[in-house]
Amino acid sequence: MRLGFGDRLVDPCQSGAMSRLLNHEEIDRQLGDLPGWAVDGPLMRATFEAPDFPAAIRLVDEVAADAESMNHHPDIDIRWRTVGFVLSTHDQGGLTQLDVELAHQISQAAARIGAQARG
Ligand SMILES: C[C@H](O)[C@H](O)[C@H]1CNC2=NC(N)=NC(=O)C2=N1
Repeated sequence: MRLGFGDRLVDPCQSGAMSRLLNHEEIDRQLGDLPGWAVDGPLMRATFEAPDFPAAIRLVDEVAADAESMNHHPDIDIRWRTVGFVLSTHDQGGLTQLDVELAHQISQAAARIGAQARG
């Protein structure tokens, strides 16, 4: 599995590029492309409102597939049609490019399902 990373394709299994800690400037710069996401210390958080509960579960199911293919997994909180995601690279104790890429995957899945980012 290969991930686009700028103009290079890297395989996170072979390159440490995706799993090194990002500095504040790198995070802030990329957050501009991720409306609804916020940094909270070593975490990135976003909450989405789905049209209904089945759509919320579809969102979780799509994210689960993306997370499994990346081998990078979010913390997920489901309350009726509100789904909260918290991202961090546990192995590094902070934010890496894997968290940024997963955030993009989550936001794209939410858009497909009609779930709006809150806040
Ligand atoms: C052994 C396995 O590859 C690791 O535990 C993976 C699994 N999923 C993960 N998910 C997240 N969010 N952080 C990790 O460090 C991580 N590590």
